[in-house]
Amino acid sequence: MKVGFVGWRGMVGSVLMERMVAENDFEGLEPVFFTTSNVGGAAPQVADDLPALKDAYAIDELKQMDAIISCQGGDYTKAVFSDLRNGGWQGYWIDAASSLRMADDAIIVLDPVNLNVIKDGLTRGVKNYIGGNCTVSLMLMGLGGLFANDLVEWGTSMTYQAASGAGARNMRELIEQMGTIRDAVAPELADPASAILEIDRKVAENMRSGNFPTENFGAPLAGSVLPFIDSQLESGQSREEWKAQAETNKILGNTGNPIPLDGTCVRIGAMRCHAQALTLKLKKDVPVADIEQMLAEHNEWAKVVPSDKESTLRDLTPTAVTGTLTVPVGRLRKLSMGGEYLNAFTVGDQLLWGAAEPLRRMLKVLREA
Ligand SMILES: NC(=O)C1=CN([C@@H]2O[C@H](COP(=O)(O)OP(=O)(O)OC[C@H]3O[C@@H](n4cnc5c(N)ncnc54)[C@H](OP(=O)(O)O)[C@@H]3O)[C@@H](O)[C@H]2O)C=CC1
Ligand SMILES: N[C@@H](CC(=O)OP(=O)(O)O)C(=O)O
Repeated sequence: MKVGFVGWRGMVGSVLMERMVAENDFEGLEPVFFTTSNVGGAAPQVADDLPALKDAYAIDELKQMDAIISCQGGDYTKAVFSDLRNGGWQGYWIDAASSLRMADDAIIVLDPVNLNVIKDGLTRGVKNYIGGNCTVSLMLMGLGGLFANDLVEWGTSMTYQAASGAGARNMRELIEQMGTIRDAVAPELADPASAILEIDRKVAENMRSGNFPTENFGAPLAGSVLPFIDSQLESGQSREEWKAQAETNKILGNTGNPIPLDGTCVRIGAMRCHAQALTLKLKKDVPVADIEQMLAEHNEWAKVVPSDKESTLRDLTPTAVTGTLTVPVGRLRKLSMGGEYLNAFTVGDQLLWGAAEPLRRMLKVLREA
């Protein structure tokens, strides 16, 4: 299978490369690497005798591929996809960008959750397989067992989304902001006798000052939170909040009878792990022990964390999860509203299951089909 890779150098693309090498996915593959900035340059050393980088905008070159995986971004997808299809290309398009997600002839891929939907698509001749929004994918990886058992009547989430979701430059800016805060009160911190309210005042003054680094986020994130992610919609939701119901139900094949899902998406000062607190209204009062079993059995990456403080602070945090495929779920308890109201908290690596891993696995599903 001749597979074209575009966007392999970016943050999501780099994670995809790491994972494909780790899983030996390049064996038996004929990879061709494309670039938007370095035509003729050297391809990444993931296999032997690779051709030089090809022009990512050369439709005739792209048309030679049996499949193309793009982590280049929505602007690139919009620039080449239509020309590629209109030029008669019948290959498989696998994409991290949101551009094609809700298209009728596209399937959002998360195979541990919707392999049935994916295989049905392959049978029907669907050629477009798109990675989902990271927060949606991570929620379904953690809580998929409840949806698989048709237990969710509706749900609301409060998300705690890492800087990586906004891109590499934003991750750098977060660290810059942290450093700027620290530097602004270094003398006071060095003096144990200094007044904490003076430190607090200076920190706030620094964060509000015109020279605090906010070029990418547009506002201070370190020491704060940003309760708005992506664009504003007529409904009053952010686009990120709209994705929860739209994409979850498309992934599950529920678009005809959607499960209501809504909430508030918040950017926080974590690097690359998204967390989210959920309130789920269940269709019946299921014992927590049974819920824990359903979640643990649904997929090998969901890990139930006991609800005690020690386990939670050790295993249910971005620091514990970052760089791993584990999707812990914890704080599982019934709320005071009643036995059908479930509290849950889950964390996942936004660049792995939130972006690159579903794409990598979709290529594997394709090769095995
Ligand atoms: N960020 C995230 O967590 C998630 C992102 N996505 C989607 O995935 C797509 C890619 O996102 P992301 O990986 O963040 O994009 P990046 O900006 O990290 O990379 C995209 C492209 O930018 C070019 N580029 C320019 N300068 C650099 C540089 N210094 N280092 C690396 N690449 C550079 C590269 O193209 P070239 O090699 O051709 O020059 C690269 O492929 C987007 O559509 C995004 O919406 C989806 C889910 C999560
Ligand atoms: N929007 C997510 C990242 C992501 O998944 O983006 P998209 O849905 O456009 O692929 C964030 O900012 O954390």
